[in-house]
Amino acid sequence: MITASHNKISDNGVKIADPSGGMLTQAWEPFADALANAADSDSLLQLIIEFAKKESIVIDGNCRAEVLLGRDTRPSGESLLEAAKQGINSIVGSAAVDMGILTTPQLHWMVRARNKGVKASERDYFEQLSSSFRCLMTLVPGECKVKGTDNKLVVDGANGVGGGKLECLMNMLDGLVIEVRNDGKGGGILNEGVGADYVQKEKVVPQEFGSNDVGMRCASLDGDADRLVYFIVPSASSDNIVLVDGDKILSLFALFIKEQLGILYKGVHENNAYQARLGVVQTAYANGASTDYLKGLGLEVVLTPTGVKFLHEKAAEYDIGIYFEANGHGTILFSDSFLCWLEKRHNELPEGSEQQKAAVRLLAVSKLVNQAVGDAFSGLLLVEAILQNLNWSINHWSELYRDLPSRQLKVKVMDRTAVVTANAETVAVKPPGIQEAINAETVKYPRGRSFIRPSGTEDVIRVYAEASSQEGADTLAQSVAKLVEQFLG
Ligand SMILES: CC(=O)N[C@H]1[C@@H](OP(=O)(O)O)O[C@H](CO)[C@@H](O)[C@@H]1O
Ligand SMILES: [Mg+2]
Repeated sequence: MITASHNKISDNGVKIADPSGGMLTQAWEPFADALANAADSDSLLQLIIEFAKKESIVIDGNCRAEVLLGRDTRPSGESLLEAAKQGINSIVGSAAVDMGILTTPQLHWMVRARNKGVKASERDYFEQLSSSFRCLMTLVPGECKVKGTDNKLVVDGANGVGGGKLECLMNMLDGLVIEVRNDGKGGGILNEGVGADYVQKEKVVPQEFGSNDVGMRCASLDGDADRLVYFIVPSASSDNIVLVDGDKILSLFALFIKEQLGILYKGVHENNAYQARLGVVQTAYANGASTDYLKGLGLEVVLTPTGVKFLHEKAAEYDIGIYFEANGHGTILFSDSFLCWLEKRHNELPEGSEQQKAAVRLLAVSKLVNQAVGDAFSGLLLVEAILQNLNWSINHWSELYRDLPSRQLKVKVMDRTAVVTANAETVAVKPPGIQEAINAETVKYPRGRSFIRPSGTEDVIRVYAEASSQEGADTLAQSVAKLVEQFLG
């Protein structure tokens, strides 16, 4: 997948899907790094030969391989796609298949579907999403069917691939009206003053949104449509938004799934039921209030280091694993054994019973959410279906818990690898003494929490702080940033 996601339009990059449709296995990352940094074509060839040998990959033309290619709307994507085609086709037995302009999750979905031997076109992707959405909507309790503007959603497409694709999908949906802005056709620039990353980090109204949208349900996609956040424009006079981030999306999903499981298991003796393990996965960036809320629901919450590959891997350990980064990237994973049991249970339950409806809803969720990677479209449709099922407004959802004020800063240092973390990045074990110094600052603030970690994508140390007041979070973040400078400057 040729994309640089939420980064500026002049950037570009690649995301690689495994044959399962999931992210590239972590063991292959050093190879990908080495390829990207090869000095010339001879060393590139050498790297490939050595790697194929090490991994016992036979390149003799007998073993056929297809590599699906997609790209986002970046102008540089076109020539990079050509280069990728030439590279792939130069290997005996392998063939590049150009799938066209796609969102990242669409390409992952296609790889997964193709290798499962099921229909894998873009039409099939839209068909699966819209039919499972329809299924969830037909089960909206009668008293919850809403009218008027409540079924309208305004989406910021980040001026990227997601806007146009959502316009195709929305024509296949009933019971939901979507208005797409920043679809990239109106002259706006990709990710500039728009998109999920901007909205989540800056917490201000994106371009093309304003006083006419006060109180509306709004959402933002990122540049390759694998991230999703919601927001509300609270007043006509201010640029600030009320952010409904990945943590709140996760909380909504967890609440709904727990509720459906509760209905499904009602009256069933524990010994007769498949004990589905439900797990919630977050990172240290998850707002402390969200973690408290989820634990308060009685859910098992685990933290992993930053980066969706870690969250995905952890979530896959559960029968139902829900993971989200605060920035809006996440999904729900279902185990095959649970789905198998659920199908069977669904067939046994009395037609039209509440329990059977819960089974149908859970099965529909498993088809709606992208099992390969986080997908803004399936996330968006699931949020919409749940809000309608619960008869909730975005305000009600947003008030599920109150976010603790937080602040993120970044500090440029000589060598970011000097910071080594443990316990899902919540503790800095190196340089020696820095964690004690951070702790001494943090205890000064009610509900204070702070951590530092080296960024995996930028040459900086990131600082996160939260506290009971915004002023507290700001000063705590600044003091910790100073400590970073002192210890590493
Ligand atoms: C604090 C933050 O937002 N970190 C982002 C950012 O990683 P860093 O390692 O923090 O640079 O980019 C990652 C890839 O998009 C994303 O998964 C992650 O959540
Ligand atoms: Mg992205």
